[in-house]
Amino acid sequence: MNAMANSRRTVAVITGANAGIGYALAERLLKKSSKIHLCLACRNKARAEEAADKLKQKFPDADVDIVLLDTSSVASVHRAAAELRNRYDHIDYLYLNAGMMKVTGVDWGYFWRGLFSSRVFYMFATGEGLLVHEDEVTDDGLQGVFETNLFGHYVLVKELEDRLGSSASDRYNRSQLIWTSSSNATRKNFSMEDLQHEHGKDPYSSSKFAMDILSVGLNDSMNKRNVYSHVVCPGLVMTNLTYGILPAWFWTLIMPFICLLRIFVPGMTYSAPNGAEALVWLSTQDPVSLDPQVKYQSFCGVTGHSYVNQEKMSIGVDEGQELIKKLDEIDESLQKKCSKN
Ligand SMILES: NC(=O)C1=CN([C@@H]2O[C@H](COP(=O)(O)OP(=O)(O)OC[C@H]3O[C@@H](n4cnc5c(N)ncnc54)[C@H](OP(=O)(O)O)[C@@H]3O)[C@@H](O)[C@H]2O)C=CC1
Ligand SMILES: CC(C)=CCC[C@@H](C)[C@H]1CC[C@H]2C3=C(CC[C@]12C)[C@@]1(C)CCC(=O)C[C@@H]1CC3
Repeated sequence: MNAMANSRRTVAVITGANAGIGYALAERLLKKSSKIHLCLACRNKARAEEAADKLKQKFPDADVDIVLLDTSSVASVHRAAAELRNRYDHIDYLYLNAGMMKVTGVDWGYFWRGLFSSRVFYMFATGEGLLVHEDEVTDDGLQGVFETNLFGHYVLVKELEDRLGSSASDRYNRSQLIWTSSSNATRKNFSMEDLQHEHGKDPYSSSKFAMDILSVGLNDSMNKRNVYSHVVCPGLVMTNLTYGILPAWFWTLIMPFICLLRIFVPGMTYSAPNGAEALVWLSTQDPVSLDPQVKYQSFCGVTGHSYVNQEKMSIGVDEGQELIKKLDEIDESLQKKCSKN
């Protein structure tokens, strides 16, 4: 039995919920159950309020509130977690969805070569090697993509630990951590020795692969407390993130091509509600029955219907444990730095 079927109110917190996949997820969860309480965890107050108002207009009975959270700042994550702990004694679904990618261009030479090679469908499915990335350093002194996509979320999970899951005796008090990962996550772009990807060329892919490893590690350490973690891949979705790569008019122009491409590359979900398919589906599943080594992918048929595909990952539990240890070390060193200042 999952939390939806429980009589106490079901609480779902979604990071990066004011736009794109996060907002579409919020809409779809409310459509499915008006009883769910949603908390939109966003970095910008005006954008968060606008999203909450829009949801309340569409679903007048909906219970929606906001909390300010910037995952690129540990201080902000601590403030948000304190606020969430104050408001809720239990969180059923924690969607770790906020994310960013800084792209300066597309490697069109690589694209054209890929188009006439055997890796063509893999290229469209993953985008591997096609984008030229840049990164920044945050006020915490960490790499921006790493902190925003992964580390800030990890600290949030840690800070909310006593609001997640339960003692093993109360089997209904389960919580699900649902991470928005990516098909772009690849092992070859990740190194335990360069966790923040200071020296590499694809910080986005690195952060998403680290997310896949982290989820496996969290299951190992948190399943006994009834906390279950899963990663999702929404496919290629038209959002502010993709409009940061190429302009909206370009994506509109090639939409028919993308729809046809679905015959071979079903991850071309295109719309945000389609992209949210696997995120919604996970909320309906008994997390105990799910495989922690599977990535849940939103797929789409040529006719536009979305469905969920399962892809086995190959990640060792020991890798998950090692990553958690390293993230804890970074967290401790930041806390020491804070207490000195
Ligand atoms: N679009 C795609 O094709 C794919 C997207 N994804 C992943 O999906 C997730 C959602 O992205 P998507 O909806 O596409 O993109 P959007 O840019 O539309 O949404 C990203 C959301 O994350 C928020 N966000 C960004 N940085 C921070 C931060 N530092 N603190 C808090 N919130 C932040 C944004 O807030 P704000 O509006 O204030 O900028 C926004 O709400 C990301 O993790 C992305 O990596 C994965 C695979 C494919
Ligand atoms: C004709 C055509 C479709 C041109 C676009 C080429 C590329 C810009 C895209 C092809 C595959 C895309 C892709 C992404 C970005 C844009 C592409 C590289 C992502 C990396 C976006 C973020 C993700 O998390 C995964 C996406 C995989 C596919």
